[in-house]
Amino acid sequence: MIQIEDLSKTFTLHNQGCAVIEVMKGAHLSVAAGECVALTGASGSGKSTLMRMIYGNYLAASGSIHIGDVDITQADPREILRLRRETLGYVSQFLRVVPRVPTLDVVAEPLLAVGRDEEEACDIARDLLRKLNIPETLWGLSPTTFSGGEQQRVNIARGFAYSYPALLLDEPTASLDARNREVVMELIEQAKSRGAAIVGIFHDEAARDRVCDRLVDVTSFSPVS
Ligand SMILES: Nc1ncnc2c1ncn2[C@@H]1O[C@H](COP(=O)(O)OP(=O)(O)OP(=O)(O)O)[C@@H](O)[C@H]1O
Repeated sequence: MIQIEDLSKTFTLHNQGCAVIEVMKGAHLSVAAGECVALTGASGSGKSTLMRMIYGNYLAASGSIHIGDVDITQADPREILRLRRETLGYVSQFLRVVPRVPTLDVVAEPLLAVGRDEEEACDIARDLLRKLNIPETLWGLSPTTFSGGEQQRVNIARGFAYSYPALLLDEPTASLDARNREVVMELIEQAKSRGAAIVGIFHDEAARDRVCDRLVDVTSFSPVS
């Protein structure tokens, strides 16, 4: 489902004399449907950079990243938006809140975007918010004023509402309490069993050991290794 071949990345620092730094060379990774792969490696080794390249936020210097049959390194912006809507989800620990949109709509939105009817989308959203212990009294409010942990859980609910065939998880259990961490573990396990291909960064080692089938050390993709 996710196939990365001979991927390289450089950053050009335009405000520092256009210095060019090479951060990744010859990276490769293959993630099958139903598999969860953890990116590991020391701080600064390139885990976030690789995730951002898979999501199409960073351009590649060379190589390819296929998500299904779309090579995101070559895709135009419209194709990238379609891929993010229909195929590739991204769950980070931070919610990008649009002011004044109620929590229930924030969570239901990815389902509406792929054409699911409103009642069904709201039922799925309610079920996830309940599971993630967001009090019902908050569902009609914008999450702008929610606590950090509540915003994180709203973001997780939104990320798991639609059954993306491929998922990127950036520290999905960071700073959650044990009860909510368990819910997230179960959501990841369910996503795997329905066939999602998952790539994640997990600093929580127990979570990583439980849900990941393989670890890939991105240090091995460093240009100097
Ligand atoms: N936008 C950017 N511009 C310039 N250099 C960058 C940029 N983003 C990342 N880098 C560099 O790329 C390298 C990899 O950084 P990255 O954030 O991917 O590492 P990481 O493994 O995710 O680290 P951490 O575990 O600390 O989050 C670092 O040397 C970093 O300085």
